[in-house]
Amino acid sequence: MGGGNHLALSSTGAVKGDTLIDVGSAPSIYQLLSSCEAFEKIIATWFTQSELHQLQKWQNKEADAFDWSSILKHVCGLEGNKATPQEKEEKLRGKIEKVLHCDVSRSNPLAPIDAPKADCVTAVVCLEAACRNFETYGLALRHLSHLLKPNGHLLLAGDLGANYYEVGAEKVFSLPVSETFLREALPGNGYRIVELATFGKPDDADPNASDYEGFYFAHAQKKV
Ligand SMILES: C[S@@+](CC[C@H](N)C(=O)[O-])C[C@H]1O[C@@H](n2cnc3c(N)ncnc32)[C@H](O)[C@@H]1O
Repeated sequence: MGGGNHLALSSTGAVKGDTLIDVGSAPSIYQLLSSCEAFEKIIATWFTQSELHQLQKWQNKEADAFDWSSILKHVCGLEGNKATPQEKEEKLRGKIEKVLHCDVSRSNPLAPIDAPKADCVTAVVCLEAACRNFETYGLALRHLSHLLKPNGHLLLAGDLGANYYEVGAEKVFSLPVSETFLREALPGNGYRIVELATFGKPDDADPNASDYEGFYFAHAQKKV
């Protein structure tokens, strides 16, 4: 997906603080590469054991861990090559304080852990995969606000209009959210929208990988 735009949200310096919780992280780390410049501590999360296992392989530098080097190089370039890809990767490893189980369908998604309230919660292509209908997407937004301080930042990124995406030979469910839905769901579930940007599908997108229509990037703040 259009990670560069999401990265721009957290690399402008407008969103920063002590703790960031990334919901639905595993097995990926790309969505944390710019966040690790703006936050002291990151709590990454997992939903399935197999995704956790992949993330742990990367944390432990195992020989068969996924190789993120091309993404690291790309993000370092977007950030003006202030760090080498190797330095960036080590910095992120050092900033991940904990990796916790997270289920957005629970009122406290990190239960039984009651984590200190975070300055920022990110969820990248997560809520569309986790929520089977628009009502549960709204509820998940409410549940995420449990993790945030008042005025805390919520950064969301995901696909617009996608009913599925392909993982290997499998078609995986996606909730087809629209900009109109997001403009109602965020204020309706405890947030003030700071910015909501949408982008159309690139001309060179693989037509078989998903029926998505574009991307969205949302920055909202928890209402006091
Ligand atoms: C498309 S993947 C995105 C993973 C990662 N954020 C990324 O951008 O590569 C969707 C993620 O949502 C997680 N997920 C599914 N149901 C969930 C739930 N109820 N609560 C939290 N995460 C869930 C999946 O396990 C998976 O990690």
